[in-house]
Amino acid sequence: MSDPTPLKIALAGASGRMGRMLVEQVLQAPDLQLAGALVHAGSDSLGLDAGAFKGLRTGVPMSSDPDLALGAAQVLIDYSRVEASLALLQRAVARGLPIVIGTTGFSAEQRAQMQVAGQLIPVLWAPNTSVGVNVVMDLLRQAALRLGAEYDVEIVEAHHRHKVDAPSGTALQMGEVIAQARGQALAEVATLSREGHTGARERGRIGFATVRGGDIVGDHTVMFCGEGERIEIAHKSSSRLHYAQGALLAARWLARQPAGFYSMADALGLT
Ligand SMILES: NC(=O)C1=CN([C@@H]2O[C@H](COP(=O)(O)OP(=O)(O)OC[C@H]3O[C@@H](n4cnc5c(N)ncnc54)[C@H](OP(=O)(O)O)[C@@H]3O)[C@@H](O)[C@H]2O)C=CC1
Ligand SMILES: O=C(O)C1=N[C@H](C(=O)O)C[C@H](O)C1
Repeated sequence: MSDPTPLKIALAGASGRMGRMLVEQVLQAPDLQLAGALVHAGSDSLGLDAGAFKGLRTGVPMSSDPDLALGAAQVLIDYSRVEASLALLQRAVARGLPIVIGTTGFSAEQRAQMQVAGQLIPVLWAPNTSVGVNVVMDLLRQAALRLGAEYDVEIVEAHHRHKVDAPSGTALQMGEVIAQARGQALAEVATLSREGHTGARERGRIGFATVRGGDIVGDHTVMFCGEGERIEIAHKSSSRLHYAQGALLAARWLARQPAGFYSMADALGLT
């Protein structure tokens, strides 16, 4: 029998592109309740109702006070900025609050902090919460296993002009999935950008290229380039809805898990 009590969700980065999409989706879900909306101390949205951007009155204010925004929450979902996410992670640990982190741009050391927190609370980090993208990760693993390092891999990603990190978290995760399937460490084989007299392409490298412009939501194309053929596996987003839906799926799942460091693949049963 399903639990009739709604799961109380707090959102960090609630005034952002993802935050707003999540506010809308939480308000529409009968099994979820918006319990808090956290924004930057300097945010233009501070003090507004979390639904104001849609002309809705939720009774939940956009607040920069973590005690107020997280106090009643059972799960925290964060799409903000690296520094804010890491500070929130420590607050989540102090409260024993499960946290879904969708923010991208973390260094390897910062990701290790999430793993450490996962020893104390449930932490799910996903550079892409879309179910479709995570199925694509599985396709990439299979392609890399079958094609091997003889095929040159190039990952091209395109995003809107506001994006602050590059390559995208999704592109880097795609690279990690492919490197792991080929028995490589991405840090040792990644070519993150190219310019000038680069010389010929080295065998076994995984190349990245970044496009930024306009309102592109998020496109990723992975090319496996061989002799006389090229295989392309691509995912293109035309809306942020599927990221938000995946984040809510992850939150519902994470609320039932013990402490651990999890991925979308865990939440989707793809591992
Ligand atoms: N995992 C996934 O599937 C997806 C991940 N992302 C990632 O999520 C993150 C957010 O993306 P998006 O919503 O487009 O970004 P936005 O810039 O639209 O939103 C960022 C939010 O974070 C807040 N913020 C900014 N700086 C700080 C800070 N220093 N401290 C606290 N809060 C801060 C902003 O508040 P304000 O501006 O009001 O001050 C805003 O609410 C990015 O890392 C992006 O790559 C995005 C889409 C999907
Ligand atoms: O900033 C974005 O917009 C997105 N960021 C994520 C990433 O860096 O991979 C996910 C998605 O591509 C949208």
